Amino acid sequence: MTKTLALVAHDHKKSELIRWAIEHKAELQKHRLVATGTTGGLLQKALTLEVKRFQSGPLGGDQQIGALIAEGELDCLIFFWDPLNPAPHDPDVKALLRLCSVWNLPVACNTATADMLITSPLFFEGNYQRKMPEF
Ligand SMILES: O=C(CO)COP(=O)(O)O
Repeated sequence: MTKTLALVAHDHKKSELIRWAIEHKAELQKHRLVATGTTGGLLQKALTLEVKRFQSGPLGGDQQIGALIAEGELDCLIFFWDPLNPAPHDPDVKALLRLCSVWNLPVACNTATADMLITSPLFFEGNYQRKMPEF
């Protein structure tokens, strides 16, 4: 079943995300991919796949991906954020991660979790429907 996946990485984590994405290209190419601006450009080049690019993170890209979550249009977020370097748009980063919890959205912040998510038969092959919160 085709899902919509968002891929995002901070500058010091971009090479890690690109390596991960190349490793999992066979699975990624079955899905719709969206990304923040710079990450999306790098992914397009590395994967030769279509990637819908939003604004760069500091210019509102995290918020655009957050809006997809709130609209129920995103199935999964791979977000390699940088725990060692401060980002000017840290409030946006926190807001995006917060929405993942609000909407019970699968989110991977490192390669180990991303490996498990992308290879999960429950998520990608079964009819798994994540439980939506009741407000
Ligand atoms: O800053 C980001 C996520 O918070 C990522 O933005 P870019 O992909 O444009 O570098």
